[in-house]
Amino acid sequence: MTMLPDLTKTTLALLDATDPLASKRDAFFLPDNTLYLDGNSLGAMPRVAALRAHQVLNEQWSRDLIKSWNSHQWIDLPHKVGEKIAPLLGAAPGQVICCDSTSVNLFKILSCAMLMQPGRTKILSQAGNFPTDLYMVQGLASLLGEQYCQLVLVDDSPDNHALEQAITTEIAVLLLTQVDFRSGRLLDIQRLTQRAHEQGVLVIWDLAHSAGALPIELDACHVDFAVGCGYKYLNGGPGAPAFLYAATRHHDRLTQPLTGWMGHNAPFSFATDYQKAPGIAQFLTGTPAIIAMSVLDAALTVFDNIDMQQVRYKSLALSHCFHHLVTMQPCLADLQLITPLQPSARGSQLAYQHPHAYALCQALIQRGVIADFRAPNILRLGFTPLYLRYVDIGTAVTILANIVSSQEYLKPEYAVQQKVT
Ligand SMILES: Cc1ncc(COP(=O)(O)O)c(C=O)c1O
Ligand SMILES: Nc1c(O)cccc1C(=O)C[C@H](N)C(=O)O
Repeated sequence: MTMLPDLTKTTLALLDATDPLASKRDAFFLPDNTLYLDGNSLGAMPRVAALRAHQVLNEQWSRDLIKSWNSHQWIDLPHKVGEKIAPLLGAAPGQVICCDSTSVNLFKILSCAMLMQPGRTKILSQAGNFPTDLYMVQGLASLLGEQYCQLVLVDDSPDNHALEQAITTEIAVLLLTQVDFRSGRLLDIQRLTQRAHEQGVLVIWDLAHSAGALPIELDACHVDFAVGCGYKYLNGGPGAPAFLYAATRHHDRLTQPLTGWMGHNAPFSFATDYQKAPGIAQFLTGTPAIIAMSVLDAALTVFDNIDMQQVRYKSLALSHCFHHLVTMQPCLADLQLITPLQPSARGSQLAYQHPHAYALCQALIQRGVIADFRAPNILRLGFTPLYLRYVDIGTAVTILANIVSSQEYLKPEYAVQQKVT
């Protein structure tokens, strides 16, 4: 990407005027006087989500009660939503299902993958991976016993190639998050999956910070399994159900551990013995959360006719503009970027280290710029191309510069720790 020489307000407004995604912003409810740079944690609310919630409550559940499972096809929703997510993941039909949380889906997949690798006991992951991924492995290890399952962690700094070197025939499963939740570093799915397969290792990708943010090609990269969140770039709302991808070639061999009735071959036969459903349905466990899943279903319509290459282009351009403007402000020199700048190595966020990152974040929020903080010292900013404008980037950096140059962030109230950061 070429460096824009002069990012004046006029230039940014011009970028908005020629932005092919600009009209998508109207699809979202965005509060006044708020610049939302936290869609990587919780996506903004698509207007259609509110309409669907109203419809499910007031036209379906209230009026049609239990008949709705058939008349409003509630029973098919996990498949329907899975198929809506599939194109965003580069997945052919029949391989993605919407259910449970990312953590729970990880447990199911980790367990399946370990059972497919008799004689191998190690699950390899990044030392800095999102904790729930590591905790789920630790939970599985305590269930199976250390002799059957161990978590191996590597520090995967960009230049040390430790991750690639650690993928050997000793490893059963490689569990990686495509975009690091702290640094925003992007891993190469194609290269790492290929390396893993050469060593007989199965691969699970956590797409929490990439699904809906950048083009993904799970089938083309021969990925085995993947999971991800419905509430970040897919805008499904707080605690939205997650998704799970399992490549068709594995379906017949899988034995998932949470054998609930919804994953049974014939749930309404109420048989005593479990018999898994064929295909991706085997990953269902209990009754789907219909209200939340309906909201996610509606939210996904925002992606209708969207070109993910355009989303990626704008995401990189927004973050590029942000960082460029930061570097133009001498007062922001203490912000140290920890996100790799090359487009091929970053996702849709920027992360800066600063000794007062927490207070800076609180001061930004107070001024209507919603960012977040990740301990111990990271200010994290997410760039969501469907509802952010280029002019917003200029405004956000100006506000940040004001907060720093005036030392406003040193006010005692900004040091008060919130429960959720
Ligand atoms: C990489 C990653 N995986 C998983 C999760 C969350 O999983 P869950 O939806 O189960 O809380 C997050 C964020 O919360 C995440 O950043
Ligand atoms: N899932 C979250 C929640 O329930 C509350 C607050 C934040 C979150 C997050 O998604 C955290 C997120 N995965 C992260 O990247 O830090």
